[in-house]
Amino acid sequence: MNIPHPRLHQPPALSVHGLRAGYPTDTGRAVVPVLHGIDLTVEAGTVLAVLGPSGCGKTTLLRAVAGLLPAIEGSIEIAGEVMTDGAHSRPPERRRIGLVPQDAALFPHRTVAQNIEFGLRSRRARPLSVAARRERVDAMTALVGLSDLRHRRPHQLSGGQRQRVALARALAPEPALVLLDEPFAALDSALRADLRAEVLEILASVGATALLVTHDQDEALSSTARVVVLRDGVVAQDASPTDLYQRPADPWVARFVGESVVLPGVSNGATAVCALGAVPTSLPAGAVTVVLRPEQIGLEPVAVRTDSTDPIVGPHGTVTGSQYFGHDTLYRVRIAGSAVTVLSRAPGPQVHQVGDQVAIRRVGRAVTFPA
Ligand SMILES: Nc1ncnc2c1ncn2[C@@H]1O[C@H](COP(=O)(O)OP(=O)(O)OP(=O)(O)O)[C@@H](O)[C@H]1O
Repeated sequence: MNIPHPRLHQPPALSVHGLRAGYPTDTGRAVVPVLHGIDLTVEAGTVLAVLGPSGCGKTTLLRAVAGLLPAIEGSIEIAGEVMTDGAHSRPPERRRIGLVPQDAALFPHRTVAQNIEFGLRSRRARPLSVAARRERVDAMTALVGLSDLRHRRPHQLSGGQRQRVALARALAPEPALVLLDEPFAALDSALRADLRAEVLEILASVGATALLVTHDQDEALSSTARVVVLRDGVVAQDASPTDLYQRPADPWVARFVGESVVLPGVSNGATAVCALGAVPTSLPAGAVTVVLRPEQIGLEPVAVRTDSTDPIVGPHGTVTGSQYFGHDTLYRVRIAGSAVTVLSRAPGPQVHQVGDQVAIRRVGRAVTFPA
């Protein structure tokens, strides 16, 4: 007998369809759309990253989901209940949403415990007794590892600790959805990576559902099982981190998500010829764009013999720059006989010097797009 998994019968924690939203003009007579028909879903108990460059509409999306900005068109459902459907809009306090903003936004005159408790006071559905509230605050301070600091005020905390209080405050009323708006952006990079891992573990440990907004590609790729890439208020791609990186929807996504080598090419219907030679393609004959990742470009030293006039066989070039990152080295190589420069990433320390002649070896499949 098949026993159905309970999650299979659960509606998505968030489902957004055809969402258009924007801001009034200065005269207030019209609304300038920023989101142009967004579709996305977040399954219960998962975290979805929304990744996009500055100004693409990430915060606008969060504000619309939270009910802080009216929709021009489209629908928003949270846990199967309609929040916005064009005709109606449920107010923010009745959406069961927890918000973790970039700057924590804690009350400066309240302690850690009082800040967390504040989230519980505003809950409408099931008012809690004083004892139950205290118990919940204790559980939340323990969850984020701040039990010892519960009597401190925000100015007595580090940036990372303040963000953990904000997370505890958001989780305290058991929201249907947590919205994280660039929650690690103000922290330095080492702390950011640690806190990110910790926050994701906390969210998973309580089975929370979350939308994580970020403009940081590494953060999006490393944090969640699914990423929605926004570009100019439109979903450019909705995919797993692996698909996003290995099978970007278009050259723009390829350039935006990780470093890329983007070359013009010409397809004959089976192979596309570019500055790095011929790559397989299924695109019809004509102009194409060939995309590779720097780690797909291998370099080998070429011994240049001054007494030889034999041409070097295969793609080759000259190293024009290198950056050492500890775990790997990124080279810039100008391809011989062209003005094209490609990036090559190799593990370990620098082995090629600026000015070296190198043979270029392609590893793995290139992705091709119509030009
Ligand atoms: N209150 C506002 N009134 C008018 N336009 C606004 C308002 N807030 C944002 N915008 C505009 O909406 C667009 C999207 O802004 P939004 O803040 O959603 O982008 P974002 O992707 O979150 O950017 P960032 O990563 O820089 O925070 C931008 O062009 C911005 O100028």
